Amino acid sequence: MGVAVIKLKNPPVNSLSLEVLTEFVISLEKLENDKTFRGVIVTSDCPGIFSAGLDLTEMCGKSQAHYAEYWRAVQELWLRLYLSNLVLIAAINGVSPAGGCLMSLTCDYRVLADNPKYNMGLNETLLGIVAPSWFKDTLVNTVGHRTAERALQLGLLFPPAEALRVGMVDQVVPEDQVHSTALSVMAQWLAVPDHARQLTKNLMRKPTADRLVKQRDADIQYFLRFISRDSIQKSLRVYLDKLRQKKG
Ligand SMILES: CCCCCCCC/C=C/CC(=O)SCCNC(=O)CCNC(=O)[C@H](O)C(C)(C)COP(=O)(O)OP(=O)(O)OC[C@H]1O[C@@H](n2cnc3c(N)ncnc32)[C@H](O)[C@@H]1OP(=O)(O)O
Repeated sequence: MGVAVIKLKNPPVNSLSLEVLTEFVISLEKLENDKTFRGVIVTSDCPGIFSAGLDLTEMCGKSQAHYAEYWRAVQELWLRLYLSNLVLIAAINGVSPAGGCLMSLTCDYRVLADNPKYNMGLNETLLGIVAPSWFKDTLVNTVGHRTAERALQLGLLFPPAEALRVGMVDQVVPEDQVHSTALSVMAQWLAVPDHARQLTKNLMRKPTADRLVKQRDADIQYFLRFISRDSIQKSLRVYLDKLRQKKG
């Protein structure tokens, strides 16, 4: 039925490095242009981890030019996913904080494996950083304003039952059924004529995407100012050190 699977593979934690973002956009573009494909399942090849989100090492101790290039790539992937003409289904087979969660929220449907370790949410505040307005918009559009407000301020990571309750995911299934469930949901979505579904998706999502498109450069400048602050760099370093010392 013309369904591709994109399996993220950037061990150990599928962080969204500049290279991963760039390759993801290229793969999506190829699939969009190949009319034999109508749907994509987005999943992970790293056991227990869907994606650890944006690559913190890309946002720490680098040049302004690098930050700008990185942020543009983050924007580009979000825009491509959010407005994709393909049916996108996230088969979430691991933990998905911050950018990992955002990536799944851009999909049309989310199936999460029922494992209490597989938390998901936008936890940016716990790192001392702030989810940008378009991250916020994506969450609000999925779970509603009040749930998003509380989740964003507290940096909540939801275990599967909670994620389902607040509408962050559409289904929670046993881990060995995530892929088969994604496939059967895909069949349901592909039963709808493409042109009608695509126009409806556009109707729902374009106003949100347009807000970023209209101020993309300003958003990059804002990111540059924010990420270059000494206090933010310090927060990120402390957080990365904590992650690294966890093992020791
Ligand atoms: C325009 C307005 C201004 C905008 C401001 C900026 C907004 C930026 C928004 C950010 C969104 C993000 O996505 S930030 C990233 C948030 N991610 C996290 O908080 C997750 C952090 N990671 C974890 O919690 C765990 O690693 C894990 C649960 C995902 C996996 O745990 P596990 O025990 O399996 O693995 P380790 O913790 O031992 O990690 C292994 C290895 O990977 C490194 N690591 C982990 N996460 C990241 C990451 N996101 N980026 C880079 N590197 C990461 C970790 O340090 C370990 O490295 P070493 O092997 O070198 O020790």
